[in-house]
Amino acid sequence: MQQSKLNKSSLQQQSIKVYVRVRPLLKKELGQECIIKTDQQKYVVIEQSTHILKQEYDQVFDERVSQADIFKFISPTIHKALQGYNTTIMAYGQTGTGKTHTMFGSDWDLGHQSTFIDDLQTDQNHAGMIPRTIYTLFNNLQYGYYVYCSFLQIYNEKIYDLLQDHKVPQALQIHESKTEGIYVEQLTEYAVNNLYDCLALMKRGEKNRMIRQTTMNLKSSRSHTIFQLLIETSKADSGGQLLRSKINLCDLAGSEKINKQDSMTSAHLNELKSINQSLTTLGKVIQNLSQNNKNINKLPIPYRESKITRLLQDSLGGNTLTNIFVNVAPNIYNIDETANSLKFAQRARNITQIVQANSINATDQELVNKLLKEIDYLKQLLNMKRKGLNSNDMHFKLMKIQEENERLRQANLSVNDVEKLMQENRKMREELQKLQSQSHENSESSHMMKYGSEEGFSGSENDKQNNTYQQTKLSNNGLLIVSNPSMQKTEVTVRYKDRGNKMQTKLGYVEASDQMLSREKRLMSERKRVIERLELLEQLQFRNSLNSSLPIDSKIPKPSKKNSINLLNRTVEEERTSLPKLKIAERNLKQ
Ligand SMILES: Nc1ncnc2c1ncn2[C@@H]1O[C@H](COP(=O)(O)OP(=O)(O)OP(=O)(O)O)[C@@H](O)[C@H]1O
Repeated sequence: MQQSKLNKSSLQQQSIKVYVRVRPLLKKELGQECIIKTDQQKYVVIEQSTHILKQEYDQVFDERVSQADIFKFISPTIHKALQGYNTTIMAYGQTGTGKTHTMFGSDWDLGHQSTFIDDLQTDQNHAGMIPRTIYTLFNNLQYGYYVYCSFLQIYNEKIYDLLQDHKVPQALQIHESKTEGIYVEQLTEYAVNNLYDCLALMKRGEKNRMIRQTTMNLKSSRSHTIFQLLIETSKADSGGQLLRSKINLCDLAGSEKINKQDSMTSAHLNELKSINQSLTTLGKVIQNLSQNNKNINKLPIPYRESKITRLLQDSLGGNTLTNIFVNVAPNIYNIDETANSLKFAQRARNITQIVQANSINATDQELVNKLLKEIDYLKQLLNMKRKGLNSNDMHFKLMKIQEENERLRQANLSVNDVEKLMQENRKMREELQKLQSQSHENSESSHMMKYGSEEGFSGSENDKQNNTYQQTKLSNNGLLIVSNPSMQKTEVTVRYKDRGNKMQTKLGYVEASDQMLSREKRLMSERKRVIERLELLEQLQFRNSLNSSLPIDSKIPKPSKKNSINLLNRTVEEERTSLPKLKIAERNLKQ
């Protein structure tokens, strides 16, 4: 990359490039009439009584054109991205027309990565535009670049991170800043070093995407996705400028008609409604932008009416080299939807954008602040990770930190506000420190088990290897219950002192499930009670046998002989009934 040149890069006018791709008839459609003809790979021709048209596009691909040949039209923009230009490649069309096939590809598997590069070099028709973009990018990347990757989906008008495997997915918010433009807060950006890292992330996100069977498509994508690659130079050039560009690879969900014969579930209907609404907004955005190219009186652009148009704002009406695939089915059955898609394609072709390579001054205060905050965020994240917090705790804490950062970033603060923020900040820090000290205690406790406690108990060889023990001190007489939680079972062991001798009894295993764990808890307290009694019993028996002549632990009051015998009898009687119950409870738990 020639940075000095790029810093002086001039503004260029560039139309959105629109490619129409006609998919082949699917197996279930064989024998149906095909209504789309192509002419010189530039025109789409339909000659039906209801629709007659001949429209020109940047390129028209019929069903015979391979993925590899199609990518040849895209690869120049990927090279431009390496020169600092923002690039977007997106697929639009009715459900089941081949958008996901075009963007991701079908029937290829990342399971055999060693052969994947060969596949990409030789394969003509499986891998789609996204894997080919990744391949081209890393093949042409020189030293001195950082690449970050993120992957999101918009499902029912909510944004989700496809690279996070939260049990309860967290909806994310859109923000805008001078340095980053429009961005999604909390979206994970993975630093990727090679082709494999990047492809693995793509595959991981794809698995998390919402799909459903529809009349048109067995595996219909129910969300819009954006796979984003952020490329930046790691060092500023002689003019102090850093280059930054984004490649947005977007697979839109397909529009779908309500099928009156099919009983659609309410979830399906909701998806359909929000997909169709967001695509209508996209249509309006494209229409107004294309009108504005011709008119002096500019129409407002409703970017904010849907999440997808807001996120693609720069790709549609800003500083981006944009390529749109409009996918259509060839058969007569879909003629109305095909005509609508082609109308969209025509309008998109009318949009011209002003593009320029992106560079940012390395000392820009906003960038510096952003970096400092990110470093702070990452430090916290690292700390939490090191402390072994689970992902939900971490997510919650990080949300709070980021919320505060965002408020700081946006607020015009008074002294009072700043003081309040400082207070809040302090509270958060204390909370974090508390968490840190808790995990510190845990690690100390495991350390104790590993190397023997103050009381002289030393763990077994097995204990030493497995330092996940938790211990509970049950009495002041050195009685400990140690449990070793694993995924399936919890080992419960009692360690106690008997007349100065260290004793240890393994009580068995308890299986871990919520119900089991609460039963285990009850059983533990039952055991605690029984063991305390046994201990007392032993002491009483011991004292009795010695006729109370030996010194007694000062914490236990010296009983009179009569009381002692009564207590002994009562305890023996109680334990006689408690222990079998305990054994039955244990047996039940083991079953
Ligand atoms: N050019 C093509 N060559 C061969 N098969 C294709 C082609 N385009 C699409 N298909 C097949 O058509 C079916 C539907 O394609 P795909 O899932 O990509 O559609 P889509 O537009 O993404 O649908 P949706 O919007 O419902 O997610 C798939 O089985 C896919 O493999």
